[in-house]
Amino acid sequence: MSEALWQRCLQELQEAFPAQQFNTWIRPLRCAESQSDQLVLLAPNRFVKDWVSDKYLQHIRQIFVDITQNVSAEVLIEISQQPSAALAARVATRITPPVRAQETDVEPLSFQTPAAPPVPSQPLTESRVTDVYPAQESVTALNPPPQQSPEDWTQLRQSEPSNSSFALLEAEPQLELEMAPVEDTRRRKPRKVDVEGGVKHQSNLNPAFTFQAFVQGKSNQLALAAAQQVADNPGGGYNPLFIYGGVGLGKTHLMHAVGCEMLRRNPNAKIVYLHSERFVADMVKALQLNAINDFKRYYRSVDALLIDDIQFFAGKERSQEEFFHTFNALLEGGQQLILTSDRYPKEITGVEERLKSRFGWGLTVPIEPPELETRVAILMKKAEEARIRLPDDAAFFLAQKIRSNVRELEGALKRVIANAHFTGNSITTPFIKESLKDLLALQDKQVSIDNIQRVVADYYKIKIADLLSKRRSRSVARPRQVAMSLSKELTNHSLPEIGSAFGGRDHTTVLHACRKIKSLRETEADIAEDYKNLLRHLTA
Ligand SMILES: Nc1ncnc2c1ncn2[C@@H]1O[C@H](COP(=O)(O)OP(=O)(O)OP(=O)(O)O)[C@@H](O)[C@H]1O
Repeated sequence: MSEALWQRCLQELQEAFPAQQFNTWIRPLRCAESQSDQLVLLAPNRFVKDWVSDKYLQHIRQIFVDITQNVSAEVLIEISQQPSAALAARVATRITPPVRAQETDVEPLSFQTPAAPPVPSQPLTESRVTDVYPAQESVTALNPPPQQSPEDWTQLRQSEPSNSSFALLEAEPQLELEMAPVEDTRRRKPRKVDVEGGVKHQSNLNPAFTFQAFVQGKSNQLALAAAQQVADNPGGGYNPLFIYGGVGLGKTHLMHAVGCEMLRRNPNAKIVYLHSERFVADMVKALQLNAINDFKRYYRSVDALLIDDIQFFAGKERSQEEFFHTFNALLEGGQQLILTSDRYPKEITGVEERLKSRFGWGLTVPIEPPELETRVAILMKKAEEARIRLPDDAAFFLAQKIRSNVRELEGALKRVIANAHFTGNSITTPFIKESLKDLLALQDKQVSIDNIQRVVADYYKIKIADLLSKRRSRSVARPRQVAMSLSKELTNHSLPEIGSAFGGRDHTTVLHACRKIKSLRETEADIAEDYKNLLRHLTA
């Protein structure tokens, strides 16, 4: 009975929220108890509990009241498990993945490749945990594959670019490494653990990309909170952590921040950051040199693997295959994965479905373009780091003008700082105007939301006020969605900014509008035609 009531609520909630929100926050909730006057839900951890309590509980309660017809019904949310138990449950889930409506064609998990030795499915006993945290700087060794000549090894070492993570080392049969028990990294009692074979890890982490250097705002608070949780509890509930969003918005910075924080807490942790293209290049090289087993061993031996811009795997089937097995092995071993992409996992084209669905197993969080206040705060922070005095009005001016992304904002500030150095001037608003004349002229040519609203209202013969109103009739709602979608495509405004320009709507409404119009353009010729005409008109 209790489960049935919750299932009914779930159905309604699934319709009420975008899939990403539903999958991230509501689906992980379990029903502990449900009477007609009380529903008790279990969240997998405090982070989910707090987030759901803050953002969704009211809505869940409303649905529960509607279903039970009991206006005094209450909904409570509690934390279900301790982290270790949650992790164990997660490992179990990985072995038998839950069947979801859209995932019924996902093939069963395999943790082995034909060429690789099987990855044992071990419980998290002490010995297993210790090989999750081996000493990083100890000399490590690797057994070369039988067919390889010493020349091949030299060639491979020499051809390895310096920023590569994967580097094959001299052969040494077996080493004894000094290991620190993971339970107490501060008061370490070193002990010896035999480790067969090994590779030297190069983290590639940028020490400047820390949590302290990251400015929090509405646009990134969810991603930041999730990243901090992962740094607190690597390999725990949020595995993989998938951060997605447009260019230059701080995805790489955040993933490095997790790595830096993990290293700060445990200097022996093996953290490897790399761009997905590097993973592909390493794999190709390993294949050429018949060293694919070493490649596999390298990437499966890390404590945390951070792969940037995963969309570059598109169309690279062999790399996807290899990454698929690495992914499974790491997850099974309780090692942390952090991935970034320029779009939501399901929207990445050219990547196999089984990979895409796995990307969503942990936590998927967006980063949006920062709103004005955050842009100002970022400028202030960057100026402080550069030891430059940036007056408030100058920071506001620059932040108002450069809305596209943080990288461009930072680039503009760097130009101003360089100019100030060369000319000996102090930074003021007029000085910025002069220094960035060309860039600002370009920005001014960009389409504004006002302009889009005017053109769309004209095109559909409705009033601008209708676009901003609460009216939901199709004749108004559809043009409004078109205008929102055009605003997202043609301006640099964030979703919250667009939402607020359309009568104070929530950013999720804008996101929904963009997705709706995208799918309608594929299925309805009229909408596709309208959109094309409007685009042409606005960008002429
Ligand atoms: N919230 C923030 N606080 C401070 N700096 C930020 C913030 N967001 C982004 N940055 C800075 O902006 C620059 C670009 O960020 P980053 O490289 O992480 O973007 P990205 O989203 O990974 O972009 P891409 O998709 O192009 O790789 C970096 O210098 C980063 O430090």
